[in-house]
Amino acid sequence: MKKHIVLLPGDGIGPEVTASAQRVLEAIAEEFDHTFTYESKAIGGYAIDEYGTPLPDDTTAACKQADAIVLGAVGGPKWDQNPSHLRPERGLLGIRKELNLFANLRPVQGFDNLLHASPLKREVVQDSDLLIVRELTGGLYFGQPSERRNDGASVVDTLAYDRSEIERIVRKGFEAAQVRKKHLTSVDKANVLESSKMWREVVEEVKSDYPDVTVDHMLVDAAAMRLITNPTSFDVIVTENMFGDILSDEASVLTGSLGMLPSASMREDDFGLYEPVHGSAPDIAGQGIANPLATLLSVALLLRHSFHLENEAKLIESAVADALDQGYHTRDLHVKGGQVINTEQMTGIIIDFIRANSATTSIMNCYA
Ligand SMILES: NC(=O)c1ccc[n+]([C@@H]2O[C@H](COP(=O)([O-])OP(=O)(O)OC[C@H]3O[C@@H](n4cnc5c(N)ncnc54)[C@H](O)[C@@H]3O)[C@@H](O)[C@H]2O)c1
Ligand SMILES: CC(C)[C@H](C(=O)O)[C@@H](O)C(=O)O
Ligand SMILES: [Mg+2]
Repeated sequence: MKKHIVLLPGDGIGPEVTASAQRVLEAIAEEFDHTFTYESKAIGGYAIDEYGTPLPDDTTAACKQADAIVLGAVGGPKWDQNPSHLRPERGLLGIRKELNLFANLRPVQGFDNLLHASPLKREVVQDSDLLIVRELTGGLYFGQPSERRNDGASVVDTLAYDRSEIERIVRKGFEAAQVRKKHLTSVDKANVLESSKMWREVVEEVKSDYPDVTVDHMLVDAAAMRLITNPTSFDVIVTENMFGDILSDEASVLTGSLGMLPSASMREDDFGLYEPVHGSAPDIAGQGIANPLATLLSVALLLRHSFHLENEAKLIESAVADALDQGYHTRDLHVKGGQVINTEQMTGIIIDFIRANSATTSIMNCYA
């Protein structure tokens, strides 16, 4: 298979985890005889410094031509005081909107060897396996007006949705539930927000198209509590842009680290931008110690959802499980015993497991 991948390393640990993603993609291509080509483009703070804008036209154009995109992270203290249009985060919001990537899938799955890495009790965290389907191109992040007023004496942000924007993400939630445990929790703030009332109405309207899925509605504050007290009561959560942002960072606690959560930002076809849930981690950037697993698990999502390479995706996921089972972990994971390794070493170990497991699979296929 021949595919072209655009890499958007960005800022902070972004370039470190994107380099890890490319090494793993190269290993996969070699093992399976695929031809993946790569092109690295500027986004975020790096793009502001080099080109005076967080999203150069050339980056958008390259992304439109790509078969898939891998993004590291954007942002950092260097640009924190910049005016809104020169914030690194604008680049990320811009590319999501330009490419119409309205469905952000954030799977949250615990790994056996990380049960003790979570500050939560083992019996709470055990068997956590949920998916947050976050609306990504609307809501509070994009509504207009969004501005300072009256010489800075007041300010406004706007939470706006068209019914059709709600319907398409809610349907994604139902579809995801259909191929999982067939339960959908729609999370909103319908006791206060008009947008959430419409959100609930839409869920109620479309649910008859998915008779095999059970649905409930939950207010976001209660959902935040339930997520860390009874996570196994969730299967798929579908929610508004900002609620999904906050709930997904919270849900990372179930896995032991924010460095473990992958994500896929999709539109209606199979095209996607794949990015870890975490940010640019300025506190550890440049030290080579970032956990690359969120990004590598995002690469697995890329292979599965955009390239339909299920075996290759599974190989990465089992390599991650194997590495953790053998006690290898980066510094962010508070695991007793085992061995603390850096980003490059973790990448190497994942590649070793991919190669070893792929050889075993080929031998088994020979005898099948
Ligand atoms: N998708 C993105 O590009 C994205 C996402 C979130 C935040 N940000 C931006 O990143 C910057 C920093 O934000 P923040 O500090 O609030 O959040 P962050 O996610 O960057 O970091 C939060 C904490 O988690 C740790 N962490 C995150 N990823 C890690 C990894 N892979 N390995 C080890 N530890 C990891 C960090 O060291 C830090 O202590 C801000 O500018 C923010 O806007 C970008
Ligand atoms: C950097 C920021 C704009 C972004 C978001 O809120 O979408 C990030 O927190 C994320 O979760 O991808
Ligand atoms: Mg976030």
